[in-house]
Amino acid sequence: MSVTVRVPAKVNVQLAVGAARADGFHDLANVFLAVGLHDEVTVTPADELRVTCEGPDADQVPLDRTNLAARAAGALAERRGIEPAVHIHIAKDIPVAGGMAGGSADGAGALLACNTLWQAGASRAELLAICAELGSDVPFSLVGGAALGTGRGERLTTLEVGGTFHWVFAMAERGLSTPAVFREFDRLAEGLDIPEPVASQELLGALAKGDPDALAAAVSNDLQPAALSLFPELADTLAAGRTAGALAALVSGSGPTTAFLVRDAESAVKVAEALGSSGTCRKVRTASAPAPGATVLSA
Ligand SMILES: C[C@](O)(CO)[C@H](O)COP(=O)(O)OP(=O)(O)OC[C@H]1O[C@@H](n2ccc(N)nc2=O)[C@H](O)[C@@H]1O
Ligand SMILES: Nc1ncnc2c1ncn2[C@@H]1O[C@H](COP(=O)(O)OP(=O)(O)OP(=O)(O)O)[C@@H](O)[C@H]1O
Repeated sequence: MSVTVRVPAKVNVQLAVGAARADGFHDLANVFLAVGLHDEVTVTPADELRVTCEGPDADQVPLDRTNLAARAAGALAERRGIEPAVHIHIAKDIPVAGGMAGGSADGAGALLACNTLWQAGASRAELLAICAELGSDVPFSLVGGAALGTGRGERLTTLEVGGTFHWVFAMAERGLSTPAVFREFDRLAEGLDIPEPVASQELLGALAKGDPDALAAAVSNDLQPAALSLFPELADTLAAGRTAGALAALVSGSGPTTAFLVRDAESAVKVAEALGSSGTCRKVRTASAPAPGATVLSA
């Protein structure tokens, strides 16, 4: 018997970052939107914990115990006092180290899949608590849709979304390390007064209305200057998308994937074609949002 879970990528439509905390993390006002790019995580009983991965970026995914999917299975098994004797297979379509929470998606997916396979009976609240232990982005991968993340991003409030938003994503030639981008944020912030992060009411209103023009006017990412400082060529990708008619262009989370909000599916194709031939990125994808959170496909 196997269980397969489908789990979405995210884009941060607002990422307000506060000053570094004593524990090294940063308080956030993090408005997550799940987008229709997915990984699929399949778990099958095995003699011992094993991870395999397929997909174009599979060679960049660690297959040892550091894989977030393996850590998720281990965390649930430990709570139940059982061995995590499972083969985890990841069909990966979310870019690796791209700022789209690909590893987090696999963590949430493996957790839900193992809870189903082992009939472990963890409640939604227990699953969310395990997700928060695994990483700041992992709870949102479980929940999907749209949500405001506070604290280090793990404390979620579900948000209303009044329509479908169309996006184009440009994958970069190399990845960016999330801790390195936060470190660069701290370096750039040195000597500045960093305000408490708060969610933008204009942005929440735009999401609720499903209004792409209002959302485009309100999107923001406090990590973008840090990502551009570490990866200056991303400015060319952002400019190419804007020239091609995107309503808004921003770095997705810690980057280096760049995200382009467009008016409709037709415009998405046009902007994707222009970005694809611009020579400023490795690969281009279109996706709509919001997408559901981790979902059991077959058990
Ligand atoms: C940039 C975002 O993707 C936006 O959604 C997230 O904030 C990052 O979430 P994540 O990849 O799940 O990050 P974690 O695994 O929790 O933390 C990795 C590292 O990122 C930094 N980090 C992360 C979240 C946060 N609120 N403050 C931080 O400073 C810390 O250096 C931490 O050691
Ligand atoms: N299942 C996984 N898939 C991809 N990377 C993983 C996984 N588990 C652990 N990693 C490690 O995590 C690093 C970050 O990968 P990931 O794809 O999650 O980045 P990201 O999308 O930028 O994350 P985020 O948006 O949450 O900050 C990788 O370089 C890899 O070493």
